[in-house]
Amino acid sequence: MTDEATQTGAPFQAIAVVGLGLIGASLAGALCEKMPDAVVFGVDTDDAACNAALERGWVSAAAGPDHPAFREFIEGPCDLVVIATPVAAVDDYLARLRDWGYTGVVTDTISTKGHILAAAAEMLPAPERYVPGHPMAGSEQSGIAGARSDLFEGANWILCPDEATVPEDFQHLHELVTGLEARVVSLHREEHDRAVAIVSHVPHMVASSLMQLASAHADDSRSIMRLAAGGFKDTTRIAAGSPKLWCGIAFDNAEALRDGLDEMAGILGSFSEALAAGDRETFTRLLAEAADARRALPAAWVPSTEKLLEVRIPMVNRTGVVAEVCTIASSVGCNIQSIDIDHISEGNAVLSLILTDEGDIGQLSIQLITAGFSVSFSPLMPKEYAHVE
Ligand SMILES: NC(=O)C1=CN([C@@H]2O[C@H](COP(=O)(O)OP(=O)(O)OC[C@H]3O[C@@H](n4cnc5c(N)ncnc54)[C@H](O)[C@@H]3O)[C@@H](O)[C@H]2O)C=CC1
Ligand SMILES: O=C(O)C(=O)Cc1ccc(O)cc1
Repeated sequence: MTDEATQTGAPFQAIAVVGLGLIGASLAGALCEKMPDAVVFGVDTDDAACNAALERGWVSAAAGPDHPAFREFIEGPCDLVVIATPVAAVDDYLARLRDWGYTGVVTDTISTKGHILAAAAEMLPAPERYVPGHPMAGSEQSGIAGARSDLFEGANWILCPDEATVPEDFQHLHELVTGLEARVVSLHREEHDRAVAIVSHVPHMVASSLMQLASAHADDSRSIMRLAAGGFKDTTRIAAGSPKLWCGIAFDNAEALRDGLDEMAGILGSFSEALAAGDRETFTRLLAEAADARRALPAAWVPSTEKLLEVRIPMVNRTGVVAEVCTIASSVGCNIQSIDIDHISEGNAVLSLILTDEGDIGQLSIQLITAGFSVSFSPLMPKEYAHVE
């Protein structure tokens, strides 16, 4: 971040959003609404997407990747690049950033990290400034036509810092995401693809399978589809997503997806076997376990402003502190509302986190202490927090 950025309070001043589809255009729209000081340059191979983003006023400029203005922006003011294209387009942009000597912060919105992690490490001139990202929000729609500036409000947004991540880069990305009214979930980058295979990629294939099943039983008049009640619609909405995009996601996460699908087939088989064996007890248990788990899904996130907790952690000569602490906090369900780094002297700083009242603070404390941190917690009144901000 530049000094100028600090002065205006915006975490980044000049942001290139590459890919102006559902996610990239929604991001541009959200930035335009919530961080109007930031200059956003949109890039898309589709002129219509560029024009639509310009017409909506969501970008200051938009162009194809070969337009000289894109290179000028990257070589000039750009301090953040967000890659929001399908995974197949990533290498081209990493190569451009390499060739143009870009050393600013890079993140992405791509659903899988299989390919981009290795490619970014190999190609980016400042690979430690790449922090993988993934908003867990979207829809079955594609392209800028489905984009909404409020898409990320209340959504979880995964960030995957590691021990090389520059603490201030993570802090600024955290500010960016929370500024869009999303919440940051920090995850080890190596765990990302397995985790999202279970909660996103397998469910997509299951929804598609349900539509395959119903379609196989539909006659020419498709009368069976008219019988579909809310449950069928609830469980199949995502099957309407772009086949091309989802094929790219599936093949970039093939191993975890195959494991998940095999496990899923086993679970379906358990229902079938219990039926064949007349085993109502097992059948009911399977249903009951699923019902309990479904009812325990967290409701929509409502930010807490009443019970805030400040955690202060000295960062003496330790790199990767921010990544480690934030990943531990997310793993025990804690929500970090904001991050501050107080520089005390050369190589000596204190990390200050403001937590909402979610998650297991006891576990957080135990895990941080076990990891060798010296931690102090203090409750913060909303008024104090307003002052801190
Ligand atoms: N659809 C969803 O709900 C979510 C998608 N994602 C991920 O975000 C990324 C974008 O997804 P969507 O916006 O849904 O896709 P989309 O299909 O709506 O948009 C992709 C955009 O990228 C553009 N594009 C394609 N190749 C390009 C290239 N070489 N250079 C520049 N632009 C190019 C297309 O013209 C289009 O405007 C994907 O990697 C996807 O996995 C992440 C979270 C949710
Ligand atoms: O539409 C929905 O409900 C989604 O779950 C969207 C989605 C699609 C792909 C992702 O990588 C993350 C989220």
